[in-house]
Amino acid sequence: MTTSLPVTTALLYLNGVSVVFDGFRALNNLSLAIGRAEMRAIIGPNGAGKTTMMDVITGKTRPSEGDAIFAGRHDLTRLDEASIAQLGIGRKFQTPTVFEMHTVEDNIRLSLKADRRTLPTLFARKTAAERERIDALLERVRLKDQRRRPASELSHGQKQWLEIGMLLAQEPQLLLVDEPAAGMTDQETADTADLLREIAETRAVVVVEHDMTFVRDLGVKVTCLHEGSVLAEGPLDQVSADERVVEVYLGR
Ligand SMILES: Nc1ncnc2c1ncn2[C@@H]1O[C@H](COP(=O)(O)OP(=O)(O)OP(=O)(O)O)[C@@H](O)[C@H]1O
Repeated sequence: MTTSLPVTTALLYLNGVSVVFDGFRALNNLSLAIGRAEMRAIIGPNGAGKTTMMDVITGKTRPSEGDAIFAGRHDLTRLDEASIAQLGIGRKFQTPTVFEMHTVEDNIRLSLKADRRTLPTLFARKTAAERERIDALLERVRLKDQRRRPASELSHGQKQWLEIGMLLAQEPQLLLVDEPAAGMTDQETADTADLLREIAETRAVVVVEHDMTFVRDLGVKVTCLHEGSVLAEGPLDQVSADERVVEVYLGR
């Protein structure tokens, strides 16, 4: 935390962020603001800087210039990955990473944020509360009927939802999701859009996605990146009608 951070009411504010790899600008003066219960879809051609942007937000990559301000007071560019996760930023990579040999329910249980305020003497009550939270999370990610199955038996789409449930168990304020619809059936894709919309009622979600049908299902503001900067931003219809977006991305 410094005294010189720009003032912002956004949950996440990237301000003039640049990332340079061997002289190549993967991000070039990128600025972007995400609200507290906003879902944003990030689109753009290969190499536009989408992954690098996520890497900056999660502390995996340090920008050479710019600020990444979380909740108005934390400069993410000064924190390591563990501290950023602790602040409440969760990231879901494209490939699901669940504990295959454990049951669905145990995967969620293992991910629950420990409530340090609970005294050990309240153990029984804590267990009941824990059970309720697991039930709610399983319900949310549409896996209640699968709870006793080993995760290895789930479909690809169900594994993605399980991992989303595991991230939600950590109660993130901001969830970053990388191409969740890749490899999903049409039904799973539509269900995933519903799921993310529900999640974004209470927290911010940033989704990187190439599948335009899925982006349309999300029905949220879209940011198109190109050469490390924002090329266009707004409703999908407006962004997809933008000649520059058609030229570099949609028309290909
Ligand atoms: N560690 C690195 N070293 C050098 N160049 C890198 C590194 N990471 C990314 N780049 C380059 O930075 C640019 C942006 O890459 P990035 O992965 O952020 O794009 P992207 O929009 O996520 O693309 P895709 O849609 O293909 O995932 C690319 O040209 C990439 O080759």
